Amino acid sequence: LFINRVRGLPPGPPPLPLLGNTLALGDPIDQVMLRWSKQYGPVFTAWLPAPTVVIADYKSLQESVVKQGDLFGDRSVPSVQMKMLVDGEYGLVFNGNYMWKEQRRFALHSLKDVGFLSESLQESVKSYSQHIVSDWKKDGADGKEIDVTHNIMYGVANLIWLLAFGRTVQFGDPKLKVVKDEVNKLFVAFVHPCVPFLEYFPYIGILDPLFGYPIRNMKEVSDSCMDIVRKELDITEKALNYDEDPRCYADSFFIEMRRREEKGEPMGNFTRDQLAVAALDMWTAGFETTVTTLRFAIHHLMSRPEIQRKMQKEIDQQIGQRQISMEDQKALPYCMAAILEIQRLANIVEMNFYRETNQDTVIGGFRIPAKTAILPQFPSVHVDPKNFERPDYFCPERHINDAGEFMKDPRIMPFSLGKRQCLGEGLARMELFIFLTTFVQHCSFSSPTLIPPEIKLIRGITRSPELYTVKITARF
Ligand code: HEM
Repeated sequence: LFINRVRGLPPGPPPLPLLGNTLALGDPIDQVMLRWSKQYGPVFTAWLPAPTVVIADYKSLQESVVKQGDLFGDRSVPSVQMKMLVDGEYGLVFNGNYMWKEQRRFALHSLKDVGFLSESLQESVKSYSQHIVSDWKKDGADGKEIDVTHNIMYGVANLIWLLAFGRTVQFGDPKLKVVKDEVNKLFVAFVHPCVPFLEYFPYIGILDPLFGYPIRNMKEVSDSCMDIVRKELDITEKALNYDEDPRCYADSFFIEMRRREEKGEPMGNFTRDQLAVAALDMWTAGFETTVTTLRFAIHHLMSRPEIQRKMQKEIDQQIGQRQISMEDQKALPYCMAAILEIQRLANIVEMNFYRETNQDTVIGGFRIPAKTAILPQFPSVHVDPKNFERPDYFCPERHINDAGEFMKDPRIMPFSLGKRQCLGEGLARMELFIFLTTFVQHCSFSSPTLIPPEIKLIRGITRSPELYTVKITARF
């Protein structure tokens, strides 16, 4: 039956018994997948360890995941892991498919109701950007080398905290540092080589001690993150006035729970467990990704001062010293190009999340049955020399046309594509633009050593730069 199921799937690298191709998934995964796509075609089968159809070029991604969006909108949910970690398929990322639609719609609506992408959210982003640069001007005075992570972290964290829990946390509050460390550990724990096997061979748990307890570690870190989130939700609930407008996503969720209870409607997925995992998803998906992209950005700018100077020149000419806002995007084509290029180069999600077909279909001429795991591997498109000449070269100019205008490139899709495209894309774009332009408007970043240090990467669900320091010079 198994052989019948995989017969007809596209060809791919030969798998080892049980291990499939997982041993070949060394780093960087975006490059490994690109190599396979050159060898076996843009749509190929990789065993990770179960057979997964990988789509690794722009045209095939458009034809499948975008044009047949509904068919590719389901998530291949790691049910065993979800049961073990959070007692079921809850949340926004690994939510089972029927519930996901309702939950995603609810999340988008309720976030909009509480000001997602509104003028007031933009004001908060601006105010955190100012807070960060003024701290840096103090911390980095007298040429002191500093680690930029902490201040960026407080700014980004507060924006999500505000949307999810309806309040902010003081810059420097140790609680956020604890949360960040736990989320980092969770991201790294998830990509331990043993973890994918748990889904197909749940008894691998017995061998946990042999591998240094990766599964126990993952459970402990997940429990600790869930504890933090549940405590925050308790605080939000205590302060909630059901007669007033919701202040945040959690408020909207509690109000909807009460409404259903009072009307005697089925609660469906409107439970505390769902709320806790959804808040954790929002937190993990929205925090680590944005902080990591900004940290990559500063490293790239420190390594290429001429690009930084061009951004500064453009800002000086078009904006001066006033606060930058989203409306300034058109006036800053070079900055827009630099940000797009940073996202392409950073490629922080080097292996995308799995989807699953919900009907039989055809991709790239291959018949793909319903319930096949699909990997829309957009990160490999970003590093393909067929799309970008010298793909590892940081070159904002490739996104500027002869008239000096910024050109969007649809092949750069750091927020993924199709129905499962990132839910927080609007906020992330706002943060990246306002934070980064404000950073270079106020500060110059330079390397503490003559030759800027190479980026060393920590690999997890996202890849992030190891700790590095930078010298900051205030521009005014
Ligand atoms: C630079 C920042 C960010 C990047 C690069 C990023 C990237 C991604 C990617 C690649 C996915 C997977 C899509 C797929 O399955 O194909 C995703 C999903 C998601 N992201 Fe983001 N993201 C960022 C920021 C955010 C923010 C700020 C939030 C929340 C406020 C957020 C919330 C989510 C959620 C909830 C999902 C799951 C969507 C679903 O399955 O329906 N992300 N993101």
